[in-house]
Amino acid sequence: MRVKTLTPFEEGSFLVYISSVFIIIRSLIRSSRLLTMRSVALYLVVLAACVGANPRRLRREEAIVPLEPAKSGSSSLLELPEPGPIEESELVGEVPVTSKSSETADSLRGTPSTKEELPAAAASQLADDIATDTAAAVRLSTKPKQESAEEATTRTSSSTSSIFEVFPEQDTVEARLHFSFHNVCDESNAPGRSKIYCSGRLLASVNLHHIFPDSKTFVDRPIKVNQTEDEILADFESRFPPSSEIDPDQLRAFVEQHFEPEGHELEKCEVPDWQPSPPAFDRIADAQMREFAHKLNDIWKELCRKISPMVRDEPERFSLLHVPNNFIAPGGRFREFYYWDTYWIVKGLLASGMYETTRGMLENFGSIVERFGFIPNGGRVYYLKRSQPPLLTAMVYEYYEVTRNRTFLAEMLPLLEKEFDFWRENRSVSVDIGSVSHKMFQYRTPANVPRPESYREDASIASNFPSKGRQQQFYKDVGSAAESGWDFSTRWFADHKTLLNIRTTQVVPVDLNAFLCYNLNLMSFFHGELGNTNKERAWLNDFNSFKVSFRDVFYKPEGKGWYDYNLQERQHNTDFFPSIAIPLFTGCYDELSLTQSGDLLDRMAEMGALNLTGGIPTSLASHTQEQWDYPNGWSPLNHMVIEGMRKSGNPRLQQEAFKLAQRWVRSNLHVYNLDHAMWEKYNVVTNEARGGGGEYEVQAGFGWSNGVVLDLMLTYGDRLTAGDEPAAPSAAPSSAALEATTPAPSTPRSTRPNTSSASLSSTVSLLLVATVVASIANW
Ligand SMILES: OC[C@H]1O[C@H](O[C@H]2O[C@H](CO)[C@@H](O)[C@H](O)[C@H]2O)[C@H](O)[C@@H](O)[C@@H]1O
Repeated sequence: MRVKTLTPFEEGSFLVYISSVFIIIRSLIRSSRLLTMRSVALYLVVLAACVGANPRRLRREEAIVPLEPAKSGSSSLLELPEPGPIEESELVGEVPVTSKSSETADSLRGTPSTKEELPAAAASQLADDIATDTAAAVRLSTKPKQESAEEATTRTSSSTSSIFEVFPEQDTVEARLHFSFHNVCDESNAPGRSKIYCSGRLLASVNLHHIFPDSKTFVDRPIKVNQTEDEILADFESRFPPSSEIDPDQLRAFVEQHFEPEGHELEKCEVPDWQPSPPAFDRIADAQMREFAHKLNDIWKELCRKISPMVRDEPERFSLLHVPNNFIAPGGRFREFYYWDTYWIVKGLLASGMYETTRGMLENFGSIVERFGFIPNGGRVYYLKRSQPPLLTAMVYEYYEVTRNRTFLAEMLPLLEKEFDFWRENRSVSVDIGSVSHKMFQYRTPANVPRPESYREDASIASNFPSKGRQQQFYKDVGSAAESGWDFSTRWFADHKTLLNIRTTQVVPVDLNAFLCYNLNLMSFFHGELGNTNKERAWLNDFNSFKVSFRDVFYKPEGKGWYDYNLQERQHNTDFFPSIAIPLFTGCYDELSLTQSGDLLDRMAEMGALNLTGGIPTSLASHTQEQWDYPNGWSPLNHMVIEGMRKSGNPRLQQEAFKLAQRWVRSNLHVYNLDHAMWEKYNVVTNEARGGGGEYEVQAGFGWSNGVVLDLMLTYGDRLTAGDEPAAPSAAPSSAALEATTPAPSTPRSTRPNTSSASLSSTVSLLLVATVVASIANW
């Protein structure tokens, strides 16, 4: 980062202003001399010179060079950590928020400023570094097991034993001291393409040289027919040897030569069970709302995806994972399935009466669990080392509730158990509260390299860290946050401030444990439905004992709710997040008294979470520009809070649930009328805007947003009204509730225009200087 220096104009501005006032007055007295042709010409020359040295222009140039070129021996932009021990101090220390680090992080949030990257020579050097490290990574990742218990999850569950019979090796600091490279995919789970889509110098160089504005584009592009990974990499090595500088135009041409455009592997999709007017919509009393429901119903056809048979027959050419049935994708850049999104998509499809499509999607997940032992974040090879919130069991429950299809349930149940085993064997952790040790769950990917779909963003931020060990830890925490579905949020930041201090693996999250608690209960229910009495009892026992642990670890009576627990700090994070109410949604509590549930409602109101026009915000942290923070509201979170309150049995919460549903649906409708689109997230403060922030542009479509609105419309069909937009006046939370004073803009920071007042004062300064010089010349 270049240091900002004051220009001579700024240094001398005080003197210039004083003397200019004096000289102007004097010149006016002798005005005839000031207006001679000679002085006018001189005036213009000086003005032109001043404009050429405009201090504002200099500052803007500085701002678009986000990183220092690599110095020899220093930690570099895209350098991958070498395998080796990590100092404990590297793991626990926080990065102070210096101007350098925060500016760098800001400029790397995927905003246009990142287009101006490193000079070519430095870039080439960095790519060389990566090549060396990546080669080591590939060698290491093909070594026998050790750190990849996930790949061994083919065992089926013996459901009569306790869920915690098998304890995995704990993820302690000591264990982490010895972890080595763990790639996001390798030859074991993505043979013939992992060195293109998950690691390697080609992947690094394409990102480093900013060949595509969105890092995800390259890793989604299929390899052209009759070409292999080895051939492409050999060609790359010969045309772009490590010792030479890479010309971005030539690299772009190389990519075009070897890769098809993104989306090439998808075909036109038919949705046979789609109906223009689903019967359930008759329950929606309000005509405007009913019309909105029909518009959303139409969108299912656009979001339908069918995978070409090529992907099944020649998987080495694709990053996409093959699944047998058509599915509904989120939309936009998200062309593949996404795990937790699918729960709300399923809710919407069931509302639209699309049972066949729903069953096909659940069967897809079944086939994925069979192949990989778990459900990855999304349907691409680069998602194969992390999952997302475990909601498959809940999806099967929703489908079963509507269809009562026991045959299907019997087919799916072993796979649901197998998925549960994945979490038990790979994501559990001991939490000691008082003298009792509880086995709980964490989001915790083993991968510790940049996410390929956000390679540039991750590697750039990691360059702030002094050691490779610290970089590895950063990648692991970033990947673990993506596993949570909340990528990214102050919820995972040790200092509650910046991504630089992300420590997801220190957090034991309320929602993940609430979801798995729900799974235990549902598993018992399913066995009961199928007449497996012993297993029904065994899962129920586990559910009951887990509920006790859940309460002991997360419930804070003085905080009137459930809060994430931080292993390092040994305390709860009492900031507001909608996760505070997710246990109500999953039923992971023993009857709350009316007072207790009322207290939770009051607490949420006190925090300032219930009075925003558009719905519930994701947090009250307004300083981050992360997409899972204020002022964004997300459909899944709003839905879970509403449903949790509705199911609570407390009339006060039930009334609030309806109010929140009304606000959420109205604000989605309002934005739909403005944009003719549904968005992945919304700004809940202005009520007129799609959401923003994060590392990619807000996406339209959008699977879970459509699903949530349709589900709420059926739940409250008799009462919901479109009303007069906007639904309610905006009432922002108190300034004490908000952590920072500046609201996050919905557009990325660097695209915001310069303020006109700054530009005006600068112009006035230039005119003054020119006047002074010209006057002196005429004195
Ligand atoms: O490419 C960046 C990240 O994008 C995804 O995350 C977001 O979209 C998903 C699909 O709607 C959603 O499930 C997730 O909650 C969003 O934050 C992806 O899931 C991430 O893994 C990825 O790094």
